[in-house]
Amino acid sequence: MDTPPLPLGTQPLSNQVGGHAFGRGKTKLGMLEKDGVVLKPLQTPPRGERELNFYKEAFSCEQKWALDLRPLLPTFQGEWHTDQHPDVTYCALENITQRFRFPCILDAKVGAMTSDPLATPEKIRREKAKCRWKAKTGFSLIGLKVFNPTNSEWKTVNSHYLRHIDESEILSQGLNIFFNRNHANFNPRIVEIFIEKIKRIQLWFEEQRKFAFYSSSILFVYDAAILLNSADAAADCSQFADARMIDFAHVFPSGERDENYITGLEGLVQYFRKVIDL
Ligand SMILES: O=P(O)(O)O[C@@H]1[C@@H](OP(=O)(O)O)[C@H](OP(=O)(O)O)[C@H](O)[C@H](OP(=O)(O)O)[C@H]1OP(=O)(O)O
Ligand SMILES: Nc1ncnc2c1ncn2[C@@H]1O[C@H](COP(=O)(O)OP(=O)(O)O)[C@@H](O)[C@H]1O
Repeated sequence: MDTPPLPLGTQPLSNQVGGHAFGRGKTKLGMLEKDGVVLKPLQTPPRGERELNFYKEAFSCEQKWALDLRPLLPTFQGEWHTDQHPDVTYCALENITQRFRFPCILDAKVGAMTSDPLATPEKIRREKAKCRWKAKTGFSLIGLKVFNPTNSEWKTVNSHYLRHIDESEILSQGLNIFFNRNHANFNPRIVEIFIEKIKRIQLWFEEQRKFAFYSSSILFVYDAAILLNSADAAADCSQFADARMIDFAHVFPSGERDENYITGLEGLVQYFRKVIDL
């Protein structure tokens, strides 16, 4: 399939670290941005509709589960369409990286089980083969982008590299790079803020019995500006970090505690603590 034209006023999402990218993959459709808003094209049925309906319900329902969930997600800004490919629907989402000067981004997929209950045996096999250690840790690393304050260079690490690292390299090849752990101004408070965010997500999961989440991620973002300036480092660090749940193409109705997701959250907290305790 040829790459479709870029809709007027849009560009491929500049700070994308994982997932379907514009111009690549089977459909060539991928994440776009327009005026600071992320545009996520609906994936092939039924995944795309599933994600759109999840956002619609989460942002319209007035029950407690939805009111509590909303702050943990990017704000859903409705559907978006373009005349240039009228058959494609996009979810318009708040861009979590937008407000940061040097956004360092980590996409961590939560849960050892990343295939949903409708997955074919072949898809289950492919998902299991993607990352050997996720069965132990409960999470996998999909992609990261980090600003090095020493040489002002950006580094990106993609999912194909991260899925081949060994469990013993999760810190050295993944988390320590993301957090600039070896930089003189490394700021443990950023890691602590992320642990607090994970705990808030966990609280929601401890209460809800409505959904089971497969192959969903948490997007962690902090501003490397905090490593450049000691005045910033002394300031309220919470302004320099954010984390939200993303990717709901495989959210299914449930009725039970989501052990798969909760175990993944616990694994993430354990590994984030290791970054501080080194
Ligand atoms: O390998 P596949 O064929 O299962 O492709 C994956 C996609 O499945 P699909 O073919 O669209 O059903 C898959 O999409 P879903 O999460 O299954 O909707 C992901 O995009 C996956 O990337 P990653 O593991 O999250 O980095 C995709 O993996 P890569 O393309 O990164 O290998
Ligand atoms: N709301 C958002 N704000 C900023 N970046 C985002 C947002 N949602 C997704 N991204 C970026 O796009 C990537 C892919 O998003 P995702 O929803 O996981 O797509 P896919 O379903 O194709 O895997 C993420 O790794 C992240 O870099």
